[in-house]
Amino acid sequence: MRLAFQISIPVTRAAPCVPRAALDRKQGRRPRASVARASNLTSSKKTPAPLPEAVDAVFIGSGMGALTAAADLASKGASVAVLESYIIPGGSSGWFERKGFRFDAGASMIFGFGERGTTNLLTRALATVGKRIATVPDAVQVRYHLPDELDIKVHREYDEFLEGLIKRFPHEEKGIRKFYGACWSVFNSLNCMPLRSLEEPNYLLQVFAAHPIACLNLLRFIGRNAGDIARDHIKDETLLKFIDMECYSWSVVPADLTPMINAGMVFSDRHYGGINYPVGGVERISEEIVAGIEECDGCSVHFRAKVKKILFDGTGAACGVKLVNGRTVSAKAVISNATRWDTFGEKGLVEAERVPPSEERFRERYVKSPSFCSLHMAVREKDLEVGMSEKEGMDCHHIMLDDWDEIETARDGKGTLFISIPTVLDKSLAPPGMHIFHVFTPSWVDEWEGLSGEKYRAKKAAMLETIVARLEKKLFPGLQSAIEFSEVGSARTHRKYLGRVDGSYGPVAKKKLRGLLSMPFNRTDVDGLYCVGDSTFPGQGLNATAFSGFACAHRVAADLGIIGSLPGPIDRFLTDLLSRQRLKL
Ligand SMILES: NC(=O)c1ccc[n+]([C@@H]2O[C@H](COP(=O)([O-])OP(=O)(O)OC[C@H]3O[C@@H](n4cnc5c(N)ncnc54)[C@H](O)[C@@H]3O)[C@@H](O)[C@H]2O)c1
Ligand SMILES: CC(C)=CCC/C(C)=C/C=C/C(C)=C/C=C/C(C)=C/C=C/C=C(C)/C=C/C=C(C)/C=C/C=C(\C)CCC=C(C)C
Repeated sequence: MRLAFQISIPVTRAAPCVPRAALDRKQGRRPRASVARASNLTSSKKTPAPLPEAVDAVFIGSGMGALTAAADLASKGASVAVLESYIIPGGSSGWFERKGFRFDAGASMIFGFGERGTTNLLTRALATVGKRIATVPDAVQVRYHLPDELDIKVHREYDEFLEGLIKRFPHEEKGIRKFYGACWSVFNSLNCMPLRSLEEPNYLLQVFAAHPIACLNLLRFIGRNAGDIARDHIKDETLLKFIDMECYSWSVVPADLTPMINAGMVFSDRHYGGINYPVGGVERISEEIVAGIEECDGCSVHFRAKVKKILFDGTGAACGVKLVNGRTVSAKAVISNATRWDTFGEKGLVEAERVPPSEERFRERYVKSPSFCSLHMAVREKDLEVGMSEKEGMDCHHIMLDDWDEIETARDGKGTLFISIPTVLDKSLAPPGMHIFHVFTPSWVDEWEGLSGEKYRAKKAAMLETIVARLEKKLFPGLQSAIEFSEVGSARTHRKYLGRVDGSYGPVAKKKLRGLLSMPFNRTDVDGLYCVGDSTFPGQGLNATAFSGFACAHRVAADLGIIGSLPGPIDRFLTDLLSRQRLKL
């Protein structure tokens, strides 16, 4: 079938794909080995598939958004080609290895791996292509070390978490229960319905008919932010600052700017599906999805395949892509997993004269969040003066802040520190007796621009010194002398290796918006061109981008006639009506 795609244009669709591994299992054969584990950073595929000339859907990038959408489309029988500029898949959920230590490049606190309900979007993304990976449950999502001696553990058990918080703020017991109760109300409404494209009217009608109360409840919250709901119930200013930090720790904006739908997902799923670390590292998720996609006929994933521009036909519709090496792939749907700025911005994938006015509205509402400065450290356990096992009370994830005023603004390693020590949960990531520390703090690309090589290295060394001193003083006595080796990644490093504009973590609201209402869905105003990933509804996060992937695949499948939808003109009328209403918001 793969051969057929090289010679037959226009593309004919394959029968709905049963991934070969699943078929092998069904027929009692041993499944083919999935993507070989890369022991160093070489492309994870042994014999790269030839670049197809034409497919149903071509993806620019292989972040979690693109991989989920590609897997879902592949499982529906579409032919897909995923083009990734880097040498491994996963984007922000990628990794690198040094001297036998395996470091997460970005994502490390993983939501969406539950077994129940419909919000377990990473479990589902893998399952679309017949895959599943082992995970280790984390007993504590995060331990906060905050000003005002606020030391709070977010236990996997909801009641245990509430008990700790109420003990610290007994006068706010009612408010605490109401705020987190509202989060559960959002989550329960989402978790009972199939999660698909909100810009596909047929699905919307069906979901409203099947779950009217849940949909009305979501409509109640979709235009609101977590800070508004918190202030409805809570008066204590320190507790409100804690809730700001609860939001900031994943949305990088305070509660006032954090959509309530997203807060509902995060603050409930951590106690429902829980936080679970993939055995062998976060990259296992993308490795397995890639393996699953490639087991589907007519589907392939390509590395070192940087897209230079999007191609258009005579009607102005997107019809393919051109790579930096000059090769082209034509497609009925072009799907960009690059950020909105990398897709539509200056020097973006779409030439300036084709950028639709709606993109201007996006830029009026959203700005690039800062990037991070990341410290990756290999640490000797014996030299630390603190127990490092779960039994000794060590947690995998910590957040540390010394001064409330520095939550968002502090530079040079003085602000919020995010700490992830995955070897607390999975010892296979480092040699015996050793730990991996990934510590990161918000950082802006402008701080790192225009420096000579020497000054750049000196700035990295200064960051390391400041952050290690803070950690040693407050959390990990002995850390300085326990470091075997370290590597610092700046905002420039993130820009280079993650292919993200300014190394940004993602779009954040420029000013207070009405919740998620103005976040764009997957269609763009250019025919045939879609976006997926954190520049689309509902924003940042691996499981959030997995949602955008499922939604995108659903809309594309309806547009390509792979799944049923309302008759064309009605579908178009209703979708346009919805997007026009949203644009006014
Ligand atoms: N849970 C956590 O701890 C955590 C931490 C960090 C990031 N994240 C989140 O992970 C999410 C990432 O998902 P995403 O789907 O939006 O994308 P992504 O940024 O992870 O992936 C995009 C991919 O597209 C590739 N790419 C960009 N331009 C290209 C081009 N021109 N040609 C070919 N390839 C190109 C990049 O190399 C990258 O691999 C973000 O929301 C981020 O906030 C989570
Ligand atoms: C039509 C209309 C508009 C409407 C109607 C109604 C309805 C039906 C609605 C519906 C809706 C929906 C479906 C929605 C959905 C949503 C979702 C899914 C969401 C999700 C979300 C998620 C999220 C946000 C997540 C996130 C996460 C993150 C970001 C994470 C991060 C983390 C980090 C950074 C960590 C760090 C720390 C340390 C290391 C310590």
